[in-house]
Amino acid sequence: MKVYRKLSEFKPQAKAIVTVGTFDGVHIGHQKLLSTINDLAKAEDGESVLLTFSPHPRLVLFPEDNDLKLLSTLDERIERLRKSGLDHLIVHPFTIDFSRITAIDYVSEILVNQLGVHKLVIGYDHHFGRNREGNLEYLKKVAPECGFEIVEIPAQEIDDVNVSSTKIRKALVEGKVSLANEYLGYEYGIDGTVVNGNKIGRTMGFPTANIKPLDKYKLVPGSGVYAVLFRIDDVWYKGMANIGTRPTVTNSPKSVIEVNVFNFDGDLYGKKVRVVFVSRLRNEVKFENMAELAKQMENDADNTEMALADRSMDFMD
Ligand SMILES: Cc1cc2nc3c(=O)[nH]c(=O)nc-3n(C[C@H](O)[C@H](O)[C@H](O)COP(=O)(O)O)c2cc1C
Ligand SMILES: Nc1ncnc2c1ncn2[C@@H]1O[C@H](COP(=O)(O)OP(=O)(O)O)[C@@H](O)[C@H]1O
Repeated sequence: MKVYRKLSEFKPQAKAIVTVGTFDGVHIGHQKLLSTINDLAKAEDGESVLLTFSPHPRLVLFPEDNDLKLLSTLDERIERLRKSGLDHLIVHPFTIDFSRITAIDYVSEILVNQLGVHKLVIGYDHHFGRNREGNLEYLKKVAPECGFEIVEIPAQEIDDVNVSSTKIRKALVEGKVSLANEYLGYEYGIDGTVVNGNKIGRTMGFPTANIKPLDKYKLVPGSGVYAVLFRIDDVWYKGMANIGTRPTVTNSPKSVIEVNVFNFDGDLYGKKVRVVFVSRLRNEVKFENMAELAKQMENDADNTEMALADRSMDFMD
């Protein structure tokens, strides 16, 4: 897959089978669309092209909306798209000026001149251009005179998959990581750095690496205890994580991500790691004392072993 950081870097060679979108998470709905353009490209001896944007349009259009958290960083999005077999990925900078392009300019300048579109594959709910004025009906009207064809993904097909980035964000916020993983078609993970905690963990027999996500826009699942996989220096381990405020030990409202890594002993401070959330075990609870918490963490360890018993980590990247 060739990656271009702006539209002008892309020079169409073969018939371009194009789709456009933000593709946050590259979930199973996105994956289906990607296989459609890849199949069409093969059948027509053309090349599949995805035009996507960074930063996420909502972060540019509604900067005061600090709540928006994303399923994928740009690097994660690129890696997921690479795995889909796409030929060309254009990550165009999304700016206010870009958002003001009129529908007609979008079609003639971007789709026709810059992308050399042969077929445009989109769903019924696709909007583009200033104030989202361009839509499927408009494209269908202008495509013949502009020399390209629209391939519409039928509403039924979209509804059958019934997945959206919004739906996955909601599942993760509610702690439903198994459901989110089903919708994503892979297991949700976060890259982060190991930072200092309160140094209580080791005294309980459960040292916990405190993880600070590398990307401030990355969505952190809702509070709770999770069975996880954990990557340190390219080696994968099993482990158990807590996300939350740790009400047993502090009154601070600050939520943290902590992982007790199984069969590992060593210094992790400052390391870049990845936590992958496989399933949720329970809610975070305020215990009477540390001994009660430690007892529960013994159970959590057993439950995690069970949850991950059949897990091979061979396929992990
Ligand atoms: C698997 C797991 C489950 C946890 N469950 C809870 C919990 O239910 N309630 C709570 O207050 N803290 C919970 N914690 C957080 C511990 O209180 C925390 O790891 C401990 O205080 C050590 O913190 P430190 O690493 O900052 O020293 C959990 C931690 C882990 C790893
Ligand atoms: N199996 C393990 N799982 C997690 N952290 C471990 C493990 N073994 C050693 N460590 C180290 O111990 C640190 C966590 O110890 P802890 O007492 O909980 O301190 P902190 O409050 O700084 O997280 C980790 O950041 C890591 O450097």
